[in-house]
Amino acid sequence: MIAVENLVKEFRVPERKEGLAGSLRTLLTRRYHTVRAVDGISFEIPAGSRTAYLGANGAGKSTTVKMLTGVMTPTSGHCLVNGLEPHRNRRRTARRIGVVFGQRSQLWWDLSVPDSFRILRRVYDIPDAVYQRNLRLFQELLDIDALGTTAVRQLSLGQRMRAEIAASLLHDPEVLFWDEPTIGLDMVLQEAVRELVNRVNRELGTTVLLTSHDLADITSICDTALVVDHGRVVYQGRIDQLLSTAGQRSVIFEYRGGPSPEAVAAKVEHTLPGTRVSLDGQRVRIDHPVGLFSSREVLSFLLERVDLTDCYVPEPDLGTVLKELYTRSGKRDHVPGGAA
Ligand SMILES: Nc1ncnc2c1ncn2[C@@H]1O[C@H](COP(=O)(O)OP(=O)(O)OP(=O)(O)O)[C@@H](O)[C@H]1O
Repeated sequence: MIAVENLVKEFRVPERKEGLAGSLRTLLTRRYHTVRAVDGISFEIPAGSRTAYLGANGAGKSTTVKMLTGVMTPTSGHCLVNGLEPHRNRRRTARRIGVVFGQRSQLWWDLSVPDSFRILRRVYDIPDAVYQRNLRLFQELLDIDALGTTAVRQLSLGQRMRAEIAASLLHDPEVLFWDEPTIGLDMVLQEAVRELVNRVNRELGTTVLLTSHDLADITSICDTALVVDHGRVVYQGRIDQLLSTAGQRSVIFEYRGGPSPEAVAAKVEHTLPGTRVSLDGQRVRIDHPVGLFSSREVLSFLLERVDLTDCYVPEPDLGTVLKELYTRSGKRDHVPGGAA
């Protein structure tokens, strides 16, 4: 389990002035201001769960993960990962977590992947049965043997990511912290990585905290979301509940005979003010704010006026809902179901 209470991280950043003279003045005066990257967040993540840690650029995700993995010391507050305070127990924490994190590598750049794995096996004291079982799994899903004996520094981004992902799982960690794990991977490997993490979660009960901007990663790996904005938690809960907070829904339909699509569009926008209609040949899409009209109202309006041949109401998409959430939290509004 991961437990975070009132966690704060501040950075002291030198104030910079523009231009050459400004740069000189920056060096001479050395004035600082404080950036509060993580602003008193609290949350709990149960063991064995799959949580997406989401937020716009600069929201404070990486800083939180750095504290949770022991790389960074909090300014104040507490975090516990399976009962350990990571920055005070870096070695013990490292044995129990698996990390894939941006530019940081857990591999030895001058060695091949198999040699790096052999060292990690010793570092983590991995039993032979576990090591062999995991190598078989990595071969099955990541085709890890194909990386051969090439030095890590000579691998492509996608090849290195395959090795990083495997390395993070080699010692059967209890908690996985993965930051953008499918970056640089082709579609087949992206799918394989998603299957891998889901299998490990199901079979070993591994807790997953995924930081990603990739909506397909998020929805195929995680069922829970923790959303931060300006260093504060603005939503924690199930992803399907988050989707149900969508402020905008759509109805897409086709029809036969009757008025032209342009005439239908004009009629809809006139009679249901606040809706937006877009046309794609004979296919018409109505976007409507849920606060004004329900999908049912839009549908009954259509049934009375056109001869529908096809019609569906798509699921709200996570990208749009997150955008709405960031906008709302920027205005410090209440988020339904949110923890703010
Ligand atoms: N070492 C540092 N020194 C000063 N400011 C920092 C440092 N690290 C992060 N910040 C600032 O803290 C804030 C949060 O950064 P963080 O990297 O945690 O965001 P993020 O949510 O991971 O963003 P992204 O999605 O772009 O990776 C940003 O304003 C960033 O500029």
